[in-house]
Amino acid sequence: MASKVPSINFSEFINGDPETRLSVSKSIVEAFRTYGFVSLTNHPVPLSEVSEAFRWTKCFFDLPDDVKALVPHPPGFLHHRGYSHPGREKVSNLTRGEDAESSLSETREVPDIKESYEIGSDHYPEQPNIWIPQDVLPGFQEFMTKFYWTLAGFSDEIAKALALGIGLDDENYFKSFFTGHHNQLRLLHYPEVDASILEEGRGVRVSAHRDWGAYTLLFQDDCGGLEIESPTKPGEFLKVEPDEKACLVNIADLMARWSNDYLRSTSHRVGLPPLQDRYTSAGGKRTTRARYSIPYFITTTPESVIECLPPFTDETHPAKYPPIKQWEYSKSKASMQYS
Ligand SMILES: O=C(O)CCC(=O)C(=O)O
Ligand SMILES: [Fe+2]
Repeated sequence: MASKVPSINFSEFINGDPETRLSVSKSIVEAFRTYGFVSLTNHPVPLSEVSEAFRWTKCFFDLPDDVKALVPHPPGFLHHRGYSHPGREKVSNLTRGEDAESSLSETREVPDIKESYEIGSDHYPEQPNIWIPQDVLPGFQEFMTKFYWTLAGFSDEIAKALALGIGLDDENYFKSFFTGHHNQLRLLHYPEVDASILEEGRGVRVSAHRDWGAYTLLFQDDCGGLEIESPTKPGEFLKVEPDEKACLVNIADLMARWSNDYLRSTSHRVGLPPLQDRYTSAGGKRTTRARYSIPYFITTTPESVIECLPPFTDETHPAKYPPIKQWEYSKSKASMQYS
């Protein structure tokens, strides 16, 4: 079933008068309350820069395996940077403990058929970047650094819309929590794969999970395959049509905790592309199209305490979650994904 994630013209927020900004902010928050996702059009990231990011992403993943192996994601989960080959990350483990039906051994057996490259701020010494050498891909590091900060600027605007939309007087309420240095830019490539592997559930592109930062920006190519959990029928997933001119934004766990679950951290996954686009059939072999996407995870400073925000709690609405430091929450989640 296809979903219509609400689409909102973000330029009306950027350029609008105070009344318009408030009304756009409220619509965004309403989408986050209902779907956990919103599609923002006319956002401030130049579309040429998004296309260039996809071009570089493809160049990176086109490198031979032994070259990508020069920048491996370190073992363990504490240092989340660099290249992960297909099967390295186990997103399916994130649902362990939430889904009594599926045992850990079962979930571990279904590999994510994707490769990824993680980039952060160059000013976050605890998580140094693992850059591909400049002579291997001249211009890559420079472009990705610029893109990282373009997205940080966009995400600051979204934080203002969130503050206004949830009824805080100060649109800069979140400013001190988000310095930009703790975000993460992820390049993703889902290679062509024998169609029967996905059809028969022997592998997935990304299994169902919730993001564990505050909120996420997601740029996707035109392949399709993203699915989000239905707001009305838990366990049922709705396909999201890709729109290369828009940026999808979704609420992640920390923002859900902050808002006492008023804003939804919605489970999502990546499955088969739509039927008409599903197969390339070189030599009679049925393979799915390759897919590229670029999520950007926005997270607070590690020491930020995430504690139920004033608009969401009073005597009759107790806070559901105890206060937690960002790094404590992230560590518990990362340990599942990269165990
Ligand atoms: O590739 C996508 O569209 C989604 C990726 C995703 O959900 C993630 O990396 O957390
Ligand atoms: Fe995700």
